[in-house]
Amino acid sequence: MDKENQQSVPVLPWMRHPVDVTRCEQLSLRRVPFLDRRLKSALENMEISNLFPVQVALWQETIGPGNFERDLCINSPTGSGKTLAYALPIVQKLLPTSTVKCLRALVVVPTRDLALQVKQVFDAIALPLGLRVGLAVGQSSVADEISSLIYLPGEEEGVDPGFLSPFWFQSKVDILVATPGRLVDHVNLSRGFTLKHLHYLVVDEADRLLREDYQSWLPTVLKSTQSSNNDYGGDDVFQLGFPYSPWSRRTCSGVERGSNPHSRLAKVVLSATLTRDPGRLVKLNLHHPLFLSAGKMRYRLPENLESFKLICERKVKPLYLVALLKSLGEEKCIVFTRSVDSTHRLCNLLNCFGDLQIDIKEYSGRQHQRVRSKTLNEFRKGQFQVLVSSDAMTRGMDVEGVRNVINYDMPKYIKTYVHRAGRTARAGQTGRCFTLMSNDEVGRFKRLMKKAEASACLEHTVPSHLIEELHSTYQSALSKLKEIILENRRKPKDKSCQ
Ligand SMILES: Nc1ncnc2c1ncn2[C@@H]1O[C@H](COP(=O)(O)OP(=O)(O)OP(=O)(O)O)[C@@H](O)[C@H]1O
Repeated sequence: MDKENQQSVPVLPWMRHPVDVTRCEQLSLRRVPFLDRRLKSALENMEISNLFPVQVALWQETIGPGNFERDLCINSPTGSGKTLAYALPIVQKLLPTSTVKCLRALVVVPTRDLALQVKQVFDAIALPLGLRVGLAVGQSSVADEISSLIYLPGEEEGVDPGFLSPFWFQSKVDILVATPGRLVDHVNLSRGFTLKHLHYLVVDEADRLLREDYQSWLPTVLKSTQSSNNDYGGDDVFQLGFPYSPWSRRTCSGVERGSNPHSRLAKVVLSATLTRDPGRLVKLNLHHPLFLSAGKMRYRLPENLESFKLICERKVKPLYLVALLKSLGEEKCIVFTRSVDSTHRLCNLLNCFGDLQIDIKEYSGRQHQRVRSKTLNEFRKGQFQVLVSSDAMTRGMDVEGVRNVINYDMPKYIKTYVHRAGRTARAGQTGRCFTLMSNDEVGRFKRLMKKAEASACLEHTVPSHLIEELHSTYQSALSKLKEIILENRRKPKDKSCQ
């Protein structure tokens, strides 16, 4: 249980008076001071003409007068543009040093699909400027992945890198987007993988990444960014008889091997529901942190989000969901349930509704990663309309055209509501979030919504005749589902975990 939801946690002094991001206006690109012209044209190619408030605020603290002198903690609503907010200044800062490939910026996110999404944003603004972006998410083996991140000298000649001091390994990327588990694998196992040139560390979806269930990725990363020079295997280099001091940063051709370890690792920590828990934040070892927040309350819903409650009895909830889906027409929709198993059951049930005529797919941790990524790509392309999902999988997910979110199961915490509803009404677009609940849940929902800075929650009603008309279809859907379950029990266990 997230203890912040249980009790009021004392707030750290530097969090008591945040910079209010909502006081920043959108800014036209041509008025952004010091914006590199190549970066400006990369943004224009992405059809971006203004920076959003959180992007303007971060630009001021990193490229403008702030000049990354303080570590930054940002609490800004879902869909407010946090990814570009950190990607832009980091790319701009790396430009002058892009001649020598060294891993200088690391972005850590909780899920593989989110990492793929963040890498695409970096690719769009960094590749045209000659910077290289890598991915470490476990899509392939550690060995295969490392070869995409590090140039192993002599790899073409078949020289066994095991004989070489890590001193000779050259990074292929300037920026790395990683999930915590695979990142720790590389730090611990991959020869030549080093974080000692790191200048920037971004922790995106920080409240999730700072929870216990991500083990020790953070101390491992912080320790390896501060490791001493002799990690270059100074002795090895002498043993190899090369006339290079282990503290030299120049290769025989005189090319500098990345600047000396940055005097300070600049950190950017972000979330739409940033934790205030001192016990978690202290692990980041922040330097003179500055807190930027949108508005006064911790939880702020997107301005153009409309929230609705739909009250119905539990036993006929599937019928209300079907009636609601039918009323939403062709619009893309994400339906959230409380667990992986209920996601699977609900998706199967909906696909047994004969006359629903809506393509529906499941997206949850129960599926293999490649199935999830394929499903997400199909959803992005509009190849089907409704995604039934569990909570963990959609943090930060940015899918264009999602106009509706439906909470089939009411979220337990406001934080969960914020991240679910935040899949719609992004980047200033409109969106709607419907929450199905029984009469005895209305009070709890009201208390939950009071914790967020948001517009009122309206009641959505479904005409009773529509529900009556669905009863027979519902019964046949249930019998069809029972047949499928019995059929699956008779089949040998499918390892692909579809
Ligand atoms: N300056 C901009 N102008 C227009 N669109 C933008 C701009 N910045 C970001 N966007 C778009 O806004 C959408 C949301 O951006 P992003 O995913 O970074 O939001 P976020 O704040 O990280 O959301 P979440 O908290 O859910 O992760 C994306 O589709 C992105 O392309």
